[in-house]
Amino acid sequence: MTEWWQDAVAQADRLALEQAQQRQTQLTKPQGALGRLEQLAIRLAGWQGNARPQLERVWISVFAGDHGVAVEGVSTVPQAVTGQMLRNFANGGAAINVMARQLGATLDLRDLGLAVPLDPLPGVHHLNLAPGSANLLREPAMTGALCRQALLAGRQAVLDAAGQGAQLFIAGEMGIGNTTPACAMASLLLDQPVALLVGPGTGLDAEGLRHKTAVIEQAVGLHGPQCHTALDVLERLGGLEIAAIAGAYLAAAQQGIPMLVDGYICSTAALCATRLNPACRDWMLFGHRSAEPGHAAVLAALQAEPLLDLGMRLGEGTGAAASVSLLRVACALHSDMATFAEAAVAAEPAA
Ligand SMILES: O=C(O)c1ccc[n+]([C@@H]2O[C@H](COP(=O)([O-])O)[C@@H](O)[C@H]2O)c1
Ligand SMILES: Cc1cc2nc[nH]c2cc1C
Repeated sequence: MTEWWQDAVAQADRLALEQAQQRQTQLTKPQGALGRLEQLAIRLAGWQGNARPQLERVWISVFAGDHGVAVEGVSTVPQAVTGQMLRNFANGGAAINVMARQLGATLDLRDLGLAVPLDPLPGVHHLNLAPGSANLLREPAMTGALCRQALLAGRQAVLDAAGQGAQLFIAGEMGIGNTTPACAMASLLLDQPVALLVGPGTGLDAEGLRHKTAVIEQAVGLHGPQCHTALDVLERLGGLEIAAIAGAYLAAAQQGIPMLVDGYICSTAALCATRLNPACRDWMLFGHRSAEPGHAAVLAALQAEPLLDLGMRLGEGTGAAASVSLLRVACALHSDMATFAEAAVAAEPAA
């Protein structure tokens, strides 16, 4: 059976890519002097089919979900904070709200399922697929059917973004405990020991980290033998918002919308998405390297060089949002700088 996420992804526009490459050679600077900003503009040109790309319409979907494994004491923060932060997002008070406002970005909020459902919040899509994922230390985090619903919920967010003409898709997440499933998934997908990929998340101390490591090792031992595909890993060791983000990344590539990936949890969803359909990698940029230590290994496996390394570890899409201004400056330089001919500057190096 073929699955929707195996359908072909969009193709970058070769002509626009070549024209943008050509234009870069004509701008009044030594070749390559703007470093990675040059390549970013060229890639955006190919993605947009426009040799002079611009980035006005940025779309941020924050996916929230609870995690049954939170009862094992793997986070510093009570599970109720997932819903409390969702309310904060709806009220405009969280870090991602501030960043979205500053960027002029659309902020879209999707509640995949909380342990205790909230009364409806204004502007939030309450999908309530389940009362959070199940405790992955005891049983699979999701059934196959629930995982597919969550993947589709992510796809729907991208279809909504596409309908609004989004030029860049950012996924953010909110889910107390979600560095635990992210670490478990990364361990199986990368075939690397939990101890190399685990981290303090919201801020565990050394003792807390030892306990979290033992929980994840036990969960990987329980489910690992049943995991034959990336979909198995997602179902058994993922979570609702992680599956939605993987689905969103797959759909964004199919829709031809470039995406800017956030931190540890989002990058693990991106890794899973690339295992489900490797071609989706062609539409990904990586906003930052999170302070969560395992992020580096996930990025390395994706051959991803993130744009920023600011020691951030918040989630919500904030690390990706922080790097949007770099994409915008790349576009502005590429489109607005004078060429050698326009400025009457000698292009060739002196003999
Ligand atoms: O994005 C990251 O790299 C990141 C790193 C550490 C923590 N977080 C956020 O913190 C929460 C998960 O941390 P924890 O300790 O509860 O597993 C979740 O809501 C994430 O958005 C996010
Ligand atoms: C306050 C708070 C905000 C967050 N945003 C993403 N994860 C979070 C975790 C906490 C604890």
